[in-house]
Amino acid sequence: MSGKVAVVTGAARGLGRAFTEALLKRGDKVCFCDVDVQQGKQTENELKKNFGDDNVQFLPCDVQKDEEFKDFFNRVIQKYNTVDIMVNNAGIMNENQWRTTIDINLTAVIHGSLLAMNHMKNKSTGGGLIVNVSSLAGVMPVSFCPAYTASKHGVIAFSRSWALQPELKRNRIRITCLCPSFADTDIIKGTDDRVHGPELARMVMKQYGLMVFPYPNDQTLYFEIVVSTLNPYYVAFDSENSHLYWTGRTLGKINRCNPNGSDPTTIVDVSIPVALTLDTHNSTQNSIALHKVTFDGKANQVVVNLTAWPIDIEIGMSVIYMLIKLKYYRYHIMSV
Ligand SMILES: NC(=O)C1=CN([C@@H]2O[C@H](COP(=O)(O)OP(=O)(O)OC[C@H]3O[C@@H](n4cnc5c(N)ncnc54)[C@H](O)[C@@H]3O)[C@@H](O)[C@H]2O)C=CC1
Ligand SMILES: CCCCC/C=C\C=C\C(=O)C/C=C\C/C=C\CCCC(=O)O
Repeated sequence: MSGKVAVVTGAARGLGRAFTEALLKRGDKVCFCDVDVQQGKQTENELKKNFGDDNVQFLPCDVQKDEEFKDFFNRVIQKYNTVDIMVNNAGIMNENQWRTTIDINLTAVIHGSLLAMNHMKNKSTGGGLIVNVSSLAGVMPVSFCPAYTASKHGVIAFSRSWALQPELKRNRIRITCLCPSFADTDIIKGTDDRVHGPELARMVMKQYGLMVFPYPNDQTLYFEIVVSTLNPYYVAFDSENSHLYWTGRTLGKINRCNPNGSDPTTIVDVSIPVALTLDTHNSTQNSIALHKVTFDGKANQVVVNLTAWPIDIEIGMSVIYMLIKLKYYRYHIMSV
């Protein structure tokens, strides 16, 4: 996938910057935008020094503003002739500004995805990858930030729904959601007045730990890899190579096996949390059904049910605790 042209929104700092660096390291060209012009320019200068003037460019853009976003996207095409990878990353967390939260975290992600799809399906070389940054708050309710959580659920719902369109697959466009756990970036700083119940929020964050960026071996930044985290036993499926992924008892332990359960291998074993990505590429109704896979994780047996019909990946925390007590885990994940 290297040698591609990528767009990353909200990449002046934080995860967006980390994604940009990861793409640059692979040999891609990256054009990134941000509403914070000063920080954007500074980041651009730093990245140009490391990766070369021609390979990275910053353009100011507020993704909330439709025309600005469209112009930004078109300027990338003018400069590089194409866009192969679109990372819709820009996001905020502010429960007091819930409408803005929805506008940036969801509406702009929809807009960015549509801009990318329209371009990718028409370009002569065809195809592309869209990475929509959701959150673990996209797969479970989070009491201290309901609007943020709604926006992130929306990102997954939008991405999965598009992934059901045969048109997308026909045009070789892959759409992926990245669902990180708490990461050590500015979004979580000074959030006391932006969340409901900051004490609870701090407690939860302490309990789950913070991801450190850049991630030591770049595993989480390698978009093709579908992995999972937070609580153990989240399961994901990679449509590209049919691998199944599940976590161990500790955050940061990720295992992989073949679809028939053979060759279980630990691919990541670190003491820090990693991210969950949901791969929506394969969510088509007519794909094959792998009804049941059973394999042994190190700590406990994990039973994975995969069905041919797209069903919800969401599992309530209470269900997880109940299953943990029973030492028996059964998950429905999206269709294969
Ligand atoms: N840090 C965390 O714990 C987690 C973050 N995420 C998501 O990751 C994404 C990136 O967040 P972080 O890097 O953590 O936060 P951050 O606050 O460090 O970076 C967000 C960037 O987006 C930019 N931005 C905000 N509004 C914008 C707009 N209207 N137009 C253009 N750029 C805009 C900001 O200026 C900033 O540079 C967000 O979508 C966030 O919801 C998801 C899960 C966990
Ligand atoms: C003290 C303030 C903390 C505010 C956190 C700010 C930003 C968080 C961004 C995220 O996307 C958070 C990521 C994941 C949250 C998911 C799960 C929390 C678990 C909730 C629970 O167990 O009740």
